This record gives sequence, C-alpha cells and structure tokens, in this order.
Amino acid sequence: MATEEHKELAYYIKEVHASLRKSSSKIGFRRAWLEHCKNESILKKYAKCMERLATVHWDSNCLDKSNAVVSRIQWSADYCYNYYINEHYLKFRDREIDISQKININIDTSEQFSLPLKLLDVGSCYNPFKMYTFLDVLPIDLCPANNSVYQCDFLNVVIGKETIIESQNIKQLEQNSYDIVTFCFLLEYIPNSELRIEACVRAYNLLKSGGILIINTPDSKHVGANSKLMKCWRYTLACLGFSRIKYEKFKHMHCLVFRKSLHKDIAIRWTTLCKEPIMEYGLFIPQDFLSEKEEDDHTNLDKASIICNNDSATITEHFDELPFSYDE
Ligand SMILES: C[S@@+](CC[C@H](N)C(=O)[O-])C[C@H]1O[C@@H](n2cnc3c(N)ncnc32)[C@H](O)[C@@H]1O
Repeated sequence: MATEEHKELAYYIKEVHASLRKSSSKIGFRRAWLEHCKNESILKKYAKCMERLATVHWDSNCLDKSNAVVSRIQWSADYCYNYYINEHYLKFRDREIDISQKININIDTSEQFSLPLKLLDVGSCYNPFKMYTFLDVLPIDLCPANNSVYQCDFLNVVIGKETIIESQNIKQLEQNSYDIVTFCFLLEYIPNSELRIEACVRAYNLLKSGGILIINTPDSKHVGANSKLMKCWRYTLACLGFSRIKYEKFKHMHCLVFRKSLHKDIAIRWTTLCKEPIMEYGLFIPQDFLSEKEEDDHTNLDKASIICNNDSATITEHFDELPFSYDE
C-alpha cells in the first residue's frame, strides 16, 4: 500500500506531465515546451518531488525482498554489464555481419569501448547511476535535483565535435562518443511523439556504433494492453537505425534496449521484412490518446485516492515483476 506522501509526490509528477500535454495541444508543442522550460518554480518542485519519490519510496520498495521488486536503475546497469563486460554484444555484431553480407553492404566499423563505459543519463534528476564504478556517467537534466547533475535541455543542446561544459551547464555534447544513452522514465515527460522521436535521433547521433539506447517507460497495464504501441516504437526506432535487442515487461514498466546498428541499412531492412499493418511511425504513449476530459478525470481519480486514502491502480508504483521477457 502506497503511503500518503508517496501518492502526493506521484500525483504532482503526473500533473506536471498532463498539464504540459494539455498546453502542447492548445498552443503547439514547441511553444509549450519553451514556456515550460522557463517555469523555474515548477521545474524545481518537480525535481525535489521526483528525487524523494525515487530515493525514499521506490528504493525502499526495491530493498524489501518480499515485494520481488525490480529497480529500473539496477536492471539497466545489469544490462550494460552483460552487454559489454560479459560480451553479449558479440552475438548482435555477428548477426549484423551476416545480414550485411546478405544485403551487400560493407561494414567498416566495430564496437570500440574501454572501461569505465561512457553513459549519458538523460533526464537523470538526481544521478541514480552514480554508484556503478564500471560506468563513467554524464548525468544531465532540465532541472537538476542536486549538484552532481548538469543542467541541459536535451531537446535543444548542440551536438558537435566535443563536449563543452560551462560551470554546471552543458553547452554542447560530443557526437558518436557514448557507449550507452539512458532514457529512464524520460519519454512520458516529453509531450508528444514528434519531440520523442527527436530525442531518439539525438541519442543515435551521440552513440558510438554498436552502442545502446536503454528506455524504461512506466505502464501498469498487462503486457498485451499496449503491445501495439510497443510495436510502433520498435518500428520507428528501426527506421532511425536502431535494432531492438531486449524487451522486458514488469508489472509497472517496460524495459527496452536498442542497439545502434553498425550500418543503418541493417535496422532499416528489418522494417521492410517485418512491418505489420498496425506498425505506424510514431512514439506514442497511452496518455496521448486521452481527451482533455479523460485526462481531467484521471487527475481527479488520483486526487480522490489521496483524499480518501485508498490505493488507486494508476498511482501505485510497486514494480512487481511479471515473467515476460525475451532477447531478440
Ligand atoms: C520522471 S523523471 C525521471 C528521473 C530519473 N531518470 C529516474 O528514473 O528516477 C524525468 C526527468 O526528465 C527530465 N527531463 C525531461 N525533459 C528533459 C530534457 N529535454 N532534457 C533534460 N532532461 C529532461 C525532467 O526534468 C525529469 O527530471
């Protein structure tokens, strides 16, 4: 059972996401985004709420073994360890070499990495990856919750030949230089599909060949409920040059890993061979399809759950594991 504080923090987070989506549909997503980024008091309150929600409530759920809870951070770090240090990447590289021979393309790159692995944590908030010594983390956020995180709007930062940092602000990020980019509960903050795709294109440009984009996205419904959206994500990211190499559904989140293929045409080939009629180009989330009234009703339901002290299914975040997982 979620505590009162847990519910109130989660309510505030969701309310910020919902109001950004609403203003995007009213005034256009680019203007809504710029106005949102100027609203310092909301950004600061969000950062404090998110840090407390994650470090006090979600982390204690993960520590309680009886919950069998999976941490999104631990899951992502474990994947990085297995992919690079336990050399799981070799399996995906071999498969890509095979495909390249079938479609007559020349592969002139391979994975080039050394320890510690370079990880860009986009929307880091409070730097949850800092404890992993095999990772060299650059944590960035629109509004950092503490001094270990750099201020940066990922949707607008320049991508160029080198990283430029002035005091705690990132002015430019170095292209093709990261082993890992993480979007941990980031995409549902971004108010529409077009901006989410822009974020993924940016991740692509920042990753080295064979590097991985890890996406964790919350969803409390059963695995089939949003499977169409997940297929669209796979298709869309393949059009950008990413191959999906891992998908796992837990009770309250999807965890996905996409590899920047050694050649874009390898990922694009998948779209021509495997496209199903329901696969559309777009990174939609279930909330995108709510009418303004339905969005308000959800918000009111969450508010009622706080006032009446009962547990609403939309607000709890227990992250109990469901047995649904496969390697691609
Ligand atoms: C739901 S929080 C997730 C925080 C953390 N990754 C976690 O899993 O606990 C989303 C974070 O993304 C940040 N964010 C959203 N859009 C961003 C952007 N364009 N550039 C940088 N950070 C962004 C927000 O400020 C917020 O801290």
